Amino acid sequence: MASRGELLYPEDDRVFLEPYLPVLNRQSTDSGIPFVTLTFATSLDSALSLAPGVQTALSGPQSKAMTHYLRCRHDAIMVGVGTAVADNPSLNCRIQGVGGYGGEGLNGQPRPVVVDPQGRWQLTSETKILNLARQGRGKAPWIVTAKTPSAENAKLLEEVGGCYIVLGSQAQMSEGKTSIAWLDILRTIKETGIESIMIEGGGVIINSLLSVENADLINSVIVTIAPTWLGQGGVVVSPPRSEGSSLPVARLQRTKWQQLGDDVVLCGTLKA
Ligand SMILES: NC(=O)C1=CN([C@@H]2O[C@H](COP(=O)(O)OP(=O)(O)OC[C@H]3O[C@@H](n4cnc5c(N)ncnc54)[C@H](OP(=O)(O)O)[C@@H]3O)[C@@H](O)[C@H]2O)C=CC1
Ligand SMILES: Nc1nc(O)c(N)c(N[C@@H]2O[C@H](COP(=O)(O)O)[C@@H](O)[C@H]2O)n1
Repeated sequence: MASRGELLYPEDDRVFLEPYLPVLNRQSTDSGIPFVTLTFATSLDSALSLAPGVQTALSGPQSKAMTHYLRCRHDAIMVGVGTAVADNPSLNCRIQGVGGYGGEGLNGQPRPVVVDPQGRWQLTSETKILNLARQGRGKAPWIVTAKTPSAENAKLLEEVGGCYIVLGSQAQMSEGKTSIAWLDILRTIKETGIESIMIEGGGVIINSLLSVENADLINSVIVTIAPTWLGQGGVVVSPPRSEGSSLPVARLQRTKWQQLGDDVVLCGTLKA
């Protein structure tokens, strides 16, 4: 029986996911980037949330536990700054037995990584990730940016053992905005010793990663589909098509579907 705040994920359901997960205890690979799992929850109209900046609960209890199990099977968990600002997320793992939830130290906790090219995320004493790190219930976050961080943010982050990863020289300017190529982000993450990463969102990040230019970087996709329509105006998963192309952008291979409560979980692979 799990105590308050701890989640359980049954052994049989873990077996179902195994072919789509990074190999347990594998030695470092020389692929240059970590194993990448793209995972998120959508409505039947492919929406992640009701509107930009609005956190929307889509996963039921079983699929939420599945997401938390995925978190303990990856070295790191990543979101874009839009999600960090909108959701003030925890980005830790609350499966019974991991560090902070009945387990030793921070065993099984993923490293939270937020990609914030322009340095938009203002950290405060209310920032959940920082508080969880202070309480020993999650690892301290890393923030990937192209800008010099404010002294205030840097102090708050360093106090809990987190850090900024500044990729200034790899940043590009386009349409007045600074962006960082995914390959550079993932290579840098791998150099820190991270062998696997799950990327949760939000919309801008997922659509960018599923585009023709970047889809090769993704190993597995695990999508929770909730039986609801959020309606127009939501943050939608719909990657851009290459100009002039009438071909689908991407298609999953080796697909498997599983019902979890009222939701369905779709697993597939993208890399050959
Ligand atoms: N249902 C689910 O599973 C999930 C739902 N969500 C929901 O999604 C919504 C947030 O999504 P969204 O607003 O799209 O924000 P995102 O979380 O996708 O963040 C987008 C921002 O990240 C920055 N960014 C970082 N790296 C890159 C890159 N390589 N290329 C482009 N941009 C990059 C940009 O910031 P800048 O503009 O400053 O350059 C961009 O605007 C929220 O409502 C949240 O609740 C989020 C995760 C999962
Ligand atoms: N799997 C899943 N289902 C939903 O319904 C969601 N809204 C999300 N959102 C993602 O989870 C983060 C919030 O969870 P924690 O506070 O970290 O436990 C949120 O930021 C999204 O990344 N995911």
